[in-house]
Amino acid sequence: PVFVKRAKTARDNNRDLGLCRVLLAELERHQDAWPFLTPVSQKSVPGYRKVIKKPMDFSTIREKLVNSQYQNLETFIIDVNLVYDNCEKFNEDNSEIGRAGHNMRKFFEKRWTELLKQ
Ligand SMILES: Cc1ncccc1N[C@@H](C)c1ccc2c(c1)OCCCO2
Repeated sequence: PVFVKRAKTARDNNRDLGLCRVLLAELERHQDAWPFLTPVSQKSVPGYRKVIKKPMDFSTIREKLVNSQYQNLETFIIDVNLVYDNCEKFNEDNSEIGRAGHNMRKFFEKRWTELLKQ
């Protein structure tokens, strides 16, 4: 039978937040995470802020998670994907940071689909 959409419960949101914590911890300790651990500083990368309108990095995502700024898994995934989209915009695919971005995106896609299938 077609499953009637049920209202999202607080339990659903708590489950989502647990998934965000697990996923972010795995991203932070991935060996290719190094370009994404802290905000890109204008000093170390001149022109970055001119090109990238919505900077995002794993420490900022951590901060938002700790301050309950993610209502659900979706808003969390949007920020994680922003890290990778910014990376693709600014870096050549065939560069250290560009490759790290592609590797991290692939890893993230794999992990959250595995965790959601459970
Ligand atoms: C994600 C990203 N995209 C574009 C540029 C940089 C970054 N990441 C920052 C953290 C970074 C990574 C490597 C760096 C760097 C800064 O300092 C300048 C000297 C070379 O080493």
